[in-house]
Amino acid sequence: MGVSTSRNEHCRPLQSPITICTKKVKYDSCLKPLYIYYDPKSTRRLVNLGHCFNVEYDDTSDRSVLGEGPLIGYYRLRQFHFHWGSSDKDGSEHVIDGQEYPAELHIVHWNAQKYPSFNEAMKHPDGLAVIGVLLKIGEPNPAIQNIIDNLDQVKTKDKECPFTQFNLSSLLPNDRNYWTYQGSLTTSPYLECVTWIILQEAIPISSDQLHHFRGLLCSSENEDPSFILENHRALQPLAARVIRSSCK
Ligand SMILES: NS(=O)(=O)c1ccc(C(=O)O)c(S(=O)(=O)NCCc2ccccc2)c1
Ligand SMILES: [Zn+2]
Repeated sequence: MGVSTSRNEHCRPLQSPITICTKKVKYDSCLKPLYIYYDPKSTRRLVNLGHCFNVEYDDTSDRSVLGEGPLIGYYRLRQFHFHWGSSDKDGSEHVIDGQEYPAELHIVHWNAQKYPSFNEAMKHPDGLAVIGVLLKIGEPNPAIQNIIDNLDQVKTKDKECPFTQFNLSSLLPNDRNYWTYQGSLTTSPYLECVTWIILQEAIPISSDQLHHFRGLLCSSENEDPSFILENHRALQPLAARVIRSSCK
């Protein structure tokens, strides 16, 4: 066994997603309320990555930021995307007291105050901050309908289209209480660079709207069509991590 050159080689993995057992979370009175400012004018494009679709932002300056909460400094908004399942029974990545939700929104931010680029930030434990919002079946969500109305333009892998003036704040629940823990990207390359901030209140999406997500193709234009029926990662071990809560 070679000499360990980095702390992580001897520590347990800090992978995501995990299940949140609300009876075991630890209230931390030092946790501040989240500061969230999203400028609709910084919305740029919609792109089909093959495993999900991203709504991407202009992250060349601090136009849309996330700060306070468990974070040191401000993190720049880069993109948001969703995870979903092949039916309404599952699809979220984080699970709350054993309950899977039908989908989950991830809003990805990076520490531009400390690191020169997103790719550099991904190499550090304090590089990224991702807000996770659980989705529950309910009334059609007008903000999500605005995205769905444009999905036909990015039906196949690697397609992109301009997408501007999106009011991302309208996708956030009124209650901004959260759970937070140190984890990883839930897609390749699974880097352990994410401060996860999971909001405790779910937002609604209709079953029909969710059905539209499953109509996206992971195949490219000239391949046999294959749908993105589900794109949520399996639960990972919590190990010795403690999940903190912003409220009792
Ligand atoms: N579920 S999650 O929040 O962990 C997540 C999912 C997808 C992506 C993605 O853009 O592929 C991302 S990302 O925006 O962080 N990009 C990571 C993939 C990537 C690797 C190497 C260079 C650029 C991007 C995050
Ligand atoms: Zn994600």
